[in-house]
Amino acid sequence: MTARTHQQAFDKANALIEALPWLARFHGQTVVIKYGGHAMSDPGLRARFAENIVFLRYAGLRPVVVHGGGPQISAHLDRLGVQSEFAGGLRVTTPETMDIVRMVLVGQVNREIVGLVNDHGPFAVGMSGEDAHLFTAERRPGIVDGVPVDIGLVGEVVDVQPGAVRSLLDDGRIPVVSSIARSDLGDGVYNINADTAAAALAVALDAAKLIVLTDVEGLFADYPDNTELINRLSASELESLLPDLTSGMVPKMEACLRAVRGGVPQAHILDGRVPNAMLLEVFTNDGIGTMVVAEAAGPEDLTGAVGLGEEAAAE
Ligand SMILES: Nc1ncnc2c1ncn2[C@@H]1O[C@H](COP(=O)(O)OP(=O)(O)O)[C@@H](O)[C@H]1O
Ligand SMILES: CC(=O)N[C@@H](CCC(=O)OP(=O)(O)O)C(=O)O
Repeated sequence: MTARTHQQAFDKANALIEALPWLARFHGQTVVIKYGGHAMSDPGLRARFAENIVFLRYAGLRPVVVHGGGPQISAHLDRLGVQSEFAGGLRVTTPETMDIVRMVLVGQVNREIVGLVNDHGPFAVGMSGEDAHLFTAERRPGIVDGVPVDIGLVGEVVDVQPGAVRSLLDDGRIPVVSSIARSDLGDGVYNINADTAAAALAVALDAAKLIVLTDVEGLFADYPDNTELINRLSASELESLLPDLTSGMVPKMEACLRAVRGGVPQAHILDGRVPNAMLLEVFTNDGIGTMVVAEAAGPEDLTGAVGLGEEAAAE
């Protein structure tokens, strides 16, 4: 072995040891991962995403994927000559648009993610949020300049029945969920923003983490003038920032707030363009991206916690 390869092997062993307390902490815990359409753009990164998910499963976590596909829906509408329109980060959804949303999310994006994960074994099972009454939603307006406007068949999740997802997890599977809900009136389906759907599911499953993968490093302060990353903020700090946020960050940060206020200990915004972003977040001491926690506290460090037992390490 040359001195260089010896050093590389040493670094790899150290990286594995650094993961040990985090493996102990998250073993058996459910983690909900929101996979955004913008994070799916590159085929190599999509394959890496699937590897990361399967790694989490082999490491003893219970990963659940909730996926978006906004750019993929817009591209399809574009090909049909339909212009996409958004209000406060939410797609204005006519009945015709709803058919396309459902077709692209359930029939195309979901299938592709399931296929990529299943290249590694019989793990992923795809489902739409309308299946087994997983998500029920009521119509919600869009907010433009503080004023509510009608945006069509867009829903807010009002009920989650996570039994089917739990059964899949108990069976060692990886559920992959599209953000569609049945209507509370029982007369059709609604388009749910995937960040919103992921947060609702994370709360219902008592998840240990919500991870939102997107195409920026995390939440920037004073975007777009300033792109300084906010590493960590409390739910109350986030609440006061929310009125100043714009476009896609609005549903994303609302989702983090909803998850943390609903009892999920940590919600993260990560850059899905970074290879192995999820592994870096879950298994390293420094983590990456923006983390939202219930209330501000010192940085979490479990170094030396192994040997105290899982409960003590999780304190
Ligand atoms: N404060 C902010 N910090 C970071 N990104 C922001 C901020 N405000 C708006 N954005 C925009 O939000 C985008 C992410 O939202 P979105 O396009 O809906 O992603 P996704 O498809 O992953 O859900 C970023 O690419 C960025 O352009
Ligand atoms: C109501 C609403 O806006 N629904 C989204 C659903 C997909 C989604 O959220 O995709 P991303 O996560 O890739 O943005 C839409 O129609 O685009």
